[in-house]
Amino acid sequence: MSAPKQIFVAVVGVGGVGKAFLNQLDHIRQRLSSAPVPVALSLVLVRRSTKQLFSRDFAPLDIPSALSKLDAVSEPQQPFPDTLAALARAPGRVILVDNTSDQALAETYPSILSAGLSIVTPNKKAFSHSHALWQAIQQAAANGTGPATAGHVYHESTVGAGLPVLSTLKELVDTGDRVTKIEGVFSGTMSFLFNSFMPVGGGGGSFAAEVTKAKNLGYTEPDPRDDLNGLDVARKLTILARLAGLPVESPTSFPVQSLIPSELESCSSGDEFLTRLPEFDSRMEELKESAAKEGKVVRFVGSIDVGAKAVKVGLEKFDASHPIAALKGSDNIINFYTERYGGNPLIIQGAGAGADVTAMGVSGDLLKVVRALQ
Ligand SMILES: NC(=O)C1=CN([C@@H]2O[C@H](COP(=O)(O)OP(=O)(O)OC[C@H]3O[C@@H](n4cnc5c(N)ncnc54)[C@H](OP(=O)(O)O)[C@@H]3O)[C@@H](O)[C@H]2O)C=CC1
Ligand SMILES: N[C@@H](CC=O)C(=O)O
Ligand code: NA
Repeated sequence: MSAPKQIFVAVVGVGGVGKAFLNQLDHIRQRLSSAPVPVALSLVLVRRSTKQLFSRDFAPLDIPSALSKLDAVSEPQQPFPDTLAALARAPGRVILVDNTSDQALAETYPSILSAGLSIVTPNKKAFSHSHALWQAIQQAAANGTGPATAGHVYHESTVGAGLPVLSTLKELVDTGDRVTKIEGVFSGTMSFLFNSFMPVGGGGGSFAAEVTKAKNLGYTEPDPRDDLNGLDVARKLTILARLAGLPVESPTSFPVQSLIPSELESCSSGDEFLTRLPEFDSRMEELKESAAKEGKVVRFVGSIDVGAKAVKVGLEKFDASHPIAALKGSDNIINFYTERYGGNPLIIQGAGAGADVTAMGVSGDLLKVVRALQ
């Protein structure tokens, strides 16, 4: 019997999603080691913003104890390009798992893929940046139009966390369906905020308190202003629009409604913003009361009209009986209108944020790359 194929895993970002991913990786590693065609999956890097634990000889790191060993690292942070260069010399294929929201790292994806490393990530920054970067990633990746020696790239959790949103859209398009419209609730944070601040039937907590709760539940972006300014949803719609065939230039090239009070736009940190947000609760209460007078609730939604080439993000009012008004917790709902599905959209609904469900999308992508490399 030949030795199992060696695949090395390098994890950057060990916050909420990164930690949950490491737990799932341990499970995947065990299953793959005893699969009919076994694969030896070895964790060789865990890296956070200030330090890294790197197995330079590519001996596998013990996954359950990797984070405590990372905590104990005392040597100064290594520049990431040096670590990447060492990873490119691994004695087997490498999968880089980017669990950060780092823009600079995202912009290096084309060169990482060209060096033969695969990427799986919930980080939206690369795929929603300029259309030129989007094209460069597609051109570099082996599962785009790049050479077979290049890395593969998957990013399911960039939209709807672990919900199978991107894989569904890709299958619709790849099988010849024509997507005409995509609409729904695309933010776990915004869903949670409005479902709990403005529930159907009245009541609800203060808006600012719900924002802090969403952060503590791990739903928000590392800086919650990225959710409240609408840009997180705009990034997701940019990714979906591009996959549906619209060459959207950037998340700021269409109308996006921000919920950041203008007085707080100059806050120097997310913490300062959260401390001052309660000063503006009365404005959100006014919004709630005016919708209630019409028997409606307000929700934060987005839509892509492919034919009209129109993308928009913002608040809309809904009747209590509307499926969007009835969402619970951090649920997303994504409606795909296509020629094949006619007037009744294909609907995907479920938790759209949270560490475990997001990590599941990343882990599923890792398995796709493993299959491609086998
Ligand atoms: N949370 C969710 O529900 C969802 C999250 N996502 C995406 O997942 C990603 C991670 O989110 P989440 O885990 O919640 O965020 P966290 O803030 O909890 O974790 C981010 C991690 O990235 C690390 N990091 C940041 N910059 C760098 C860098 N330059 N080099 C190395 N490490 C870095 C941080 O390091 P340190 O520990 O030192 O601070 C931290 O470990 C984001 O892109 C987010 O948009 C997508 C879908 C849902
Ligand atoms: N902050 C995002 C996390 C997932 O992308 C959200 O709330 O949806
Ligand atoms: Na998804």
